[in-house]
Amino acid sequence: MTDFPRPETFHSLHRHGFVRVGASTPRVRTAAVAFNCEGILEEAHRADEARVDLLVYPELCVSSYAIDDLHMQTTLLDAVEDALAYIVSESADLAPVLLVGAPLRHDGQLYNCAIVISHGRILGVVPKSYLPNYREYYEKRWFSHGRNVRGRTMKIGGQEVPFGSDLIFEAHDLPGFIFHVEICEDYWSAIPPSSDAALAGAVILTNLSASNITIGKSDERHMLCRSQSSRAMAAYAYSAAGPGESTTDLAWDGQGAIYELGDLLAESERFSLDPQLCLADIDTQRILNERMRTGTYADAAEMRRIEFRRVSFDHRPHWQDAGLIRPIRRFPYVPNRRSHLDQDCYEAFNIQVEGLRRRFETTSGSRMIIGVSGGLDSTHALIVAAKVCDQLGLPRSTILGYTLPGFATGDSTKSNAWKLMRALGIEAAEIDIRPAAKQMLSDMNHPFAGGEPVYDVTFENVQAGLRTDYLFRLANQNSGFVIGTGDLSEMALGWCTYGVGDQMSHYAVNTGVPKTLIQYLVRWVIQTEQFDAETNEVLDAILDTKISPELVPQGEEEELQSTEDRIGPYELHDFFLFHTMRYGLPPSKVAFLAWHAWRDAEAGSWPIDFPDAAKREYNLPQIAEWLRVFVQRFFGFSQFKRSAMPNGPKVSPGGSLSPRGDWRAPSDATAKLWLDELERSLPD
Ligand SMILES: Nc1ncnc2c1ncn2[C@@H]1O[C@H](COP(=O)(O)OP(=O)(O)OC[C@H]2O[C@@H]([n+]3cccc(C(=O)O)c3)[C@H](O)[C@@H]2O)[C@@H](O)[C@H]1O
Ligand SMILES: Nc1ncnc2c1ncn2[C@@H]1O[C@H](COP(=O)(O)OP(=O)(O)OP(=O)(O)O)[C@@H](O)[C@H]1O
Ligand SMILES: NC(=O)CC[C@H](N)C(=O)O
Repeated sequence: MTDFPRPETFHSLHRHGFVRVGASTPRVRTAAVAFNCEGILEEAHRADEARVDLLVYPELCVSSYAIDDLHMQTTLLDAVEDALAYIVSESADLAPVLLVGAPLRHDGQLYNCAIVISHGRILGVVPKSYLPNYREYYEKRWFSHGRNVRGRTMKIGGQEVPFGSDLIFEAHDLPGFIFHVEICEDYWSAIPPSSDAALAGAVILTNLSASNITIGKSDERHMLCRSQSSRAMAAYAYSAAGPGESTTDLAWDGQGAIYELGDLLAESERFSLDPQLCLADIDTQRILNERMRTGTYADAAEMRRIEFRRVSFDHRPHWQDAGLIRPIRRFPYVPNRRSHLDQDCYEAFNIQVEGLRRRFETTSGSRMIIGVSGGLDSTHALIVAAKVCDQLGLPRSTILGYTLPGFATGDSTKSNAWKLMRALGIEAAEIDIRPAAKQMLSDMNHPFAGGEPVYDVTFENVQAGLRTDYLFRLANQNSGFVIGTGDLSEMALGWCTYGVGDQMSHYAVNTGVPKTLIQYLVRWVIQTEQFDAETNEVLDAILDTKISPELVPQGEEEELQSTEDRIGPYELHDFFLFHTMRYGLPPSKVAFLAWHAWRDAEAGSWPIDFPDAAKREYNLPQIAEWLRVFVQRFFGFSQFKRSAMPNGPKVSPGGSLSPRGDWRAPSDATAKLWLDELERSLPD
C-alpha cells in the first residue's frame, strides 16, 4: 500500500508506477579510458535531463570491450579504477542510477563487471556469470566467472560494496523500482541469471552487452529480449557496444532495446556515429499485477528458491509531469500490426465462425434465428452466421432473419436490414412488434398507452423484451436457435435488457468482441471482399449509421437517440475496459493512460486505415466524465447481467467477461472504492 495520493502528482509517471529506463550507447574508443569516461558522463547528463531513473550502458564501456590481452595490463586496470571514481564523483548530482561496465580486479582475479552507481555512491558490483569462450570469443583467457560469487563484498574507491551475482537493487522510495543486472552472454545461457532474479522479485532486468554484429544478430537479440521479458514476466533493457569499438576482426552496431512483458517499447538507431539514448517508461505495476494473476510465476519461484541479497537505496524520485514515453494504443483491442493485419482479423472472425459452427452442429437444429436491426452488432453476427453456412455447405436460407420494427425503428436502419438480408440470400421476414408492445403497455397501465410521451426504461425494455420473446418462440417453431448479438462492450457496461431481453440468447456469438473491434472487423470484411459487392455496399452504409438502440422515438426536432450520447464513446469505454479487466489497473491510472493516448489526435498512431474523419480526441475532464460512468456501470450494477450470460467464444487476448472465464465477480458489489480512488487522484 502506498500513500501516493495527492492530486497534484496526478501527471507524474512515478505516481502511476512507471520507471523511466534508458539504454545508452556512448561514444567509445579502443582502450581510451579518459575519452570513454567523458562519453559516459555526457550521456549521464543527457539522461538526467530526460528524467531517466535507470541508465544501462554497454559491457566494459569504460575500457571498451574488444581490447584482448590489454585487459591484463596494470596501467589499463588502474586507469579504469580511477575513471570509475571520477564517474562516481561527477555524477553525484544526477538522478539516474548508472549501470557502467568495467574490468575489475579482486583477490588476484579479474572480473567482467557491472558497477551500479547512484547519487555519488557505488551500490554494488555484479560480475558476469557466463563467459563466452567459443568461436570469436576468448573471455576465459582474461576473466573469472561470477556464477559462484555470492554474499561477498569488494573494496572499490575506498568503499566496501556488495559484490556478487546474487544482487537485486531496490529503491525504497519508488515502489516497483527493483532491478537486476546481467552481462551479455548471461542471457544466451539456457537459464539466464535474470530468470532467477525475476523469480526473486526483480521487475526490471538489465543487460550490459558488447555483442559484435553479424548478419541476423539484431533479430536474435530482439528475440532473446522479447522472450526473456515475456517468460520472466518483467521488463528487459539491453544495450550493446557501438561504433568506436575495435574493428580488428569484428564490427559493432550499438543496439539498444527495451521490452516489457514481450512488448517492444523502444529501440535505438543502430550503426549511428552519434551516441544513442533510447528511452521507455516501464509499467512496474502492470508487471507485478501480471505476476500476481499468473500463478505459474509463484510456482516457478517456489521451485527455484535462489537466494538474492537486496540492496536498498534512496532514489529520491521527482513527482513532476515528465510526460510518458511508451507506445499506448488508442484501440487496445484492434489489430495494429500491418504485417499481421490479415492474420489478426482472420483469426478474430474465424474464432466466432468456429464457435457458432460447433454449437450449431451440436444442437442438431435446422435453423439459425437472428433479429436483424440494421445496426452494427446484428450485422456482424449475421455475416458470421452466413460464413458458418458457407463452411458447412448449407444454403444461406438456413438463417432466418427477422426485422422487428418498434416505435423508434428508423427507415434507413430497417431498409439496411432488408438490403443486407437480401444480399446475403437468407430467409427474411418482418414482424411489427408495436401492436404487441401497445397491448403490453396498456395491460400495465403505462402512460404511453394513454397517449403520453413517456419513454422510460419500461417503455424501452418492453420492446427489447418482446423482440427476444418473438425470437425464442420462432426458434421453437422452426427448430432453430437464437443467435445473440450483444458485444463485449455492452456486457461491460450492462447496456442490454436483462433476461427477457437482448441479454439472453442460445449462443452469444459477439460476446467476446468489443464494439471497436466489430467496427474494424466489418471494415476488414469489406476490404478483403469476404462477401459480394452488393453485401459490401450495405455493410458500408451500416458502418456510417449512428449507434443507437432505437428504443425511444425521435421528436420532430430531435436527433436520433444516440447510445454514445447517453453512455459515452465506445472508443473510451473499450480503452477503460481493457486496462481495468486485463491488468487490474486503478481508475486514476486508467485516466492517466487514456489522457496520454487520446488528448491529441495528431500524436501517436491510429489503427491501420482508420478513417481520418473518425479520429477524435478527449481532454482530461471528458475522460474523467466517461470513466466515472464506466466505473459505476462496470463495478456497480452490471455484473448480475454477466453472471447469467449465455455461452460465447473468447476472442481477444484482452479477455472475456464470461463468469465461467476471465471475469468472475460478485453480482452485488458496489463501485464506491473505485469511484473514490478516481476522485481522490484527479487534479482540480
Ligand atoms: N445486482 C442485481 N441483481 C439482480 N437484479 C438486479 C440487480 N441490479 C439491478 N437488478 C434489476 O434489474 C433490472 C434492471 O435491468 P434491466 O431490466 O436489464 O434494465 P436496465 O439495465 O435498467 O435498462 C436496460 C438499458 O439498456 C439499454 N439497452 C437495452 C437493449 C439494447 C441496448 C443496445 O443498445 O444494445 C440497450 C436500454 O436503453 C436501457 O437503458 C431492475 O429490475 C433491477 O431491479
Ligand atoms: N428493429 C429490429 N429488428 C430486428 N431486431 C432488432 C431490432 N432492434 C433490435 N433488434 C435486436 O436486438 C439486438 C439489440 O438491439 P439494439 O439495436 O438495441 O442494440 P445494438 O447492440 O445496437 O445492436 P445492433 O447494432 O444490431 O442494432 C439487435 O442486435 C437485434 O438482434
Ligand atoms: N560479450 C558477449 O558476451 C558476447 C557473446 C554473445 N553470445 C554474442 O553473440 O554477442
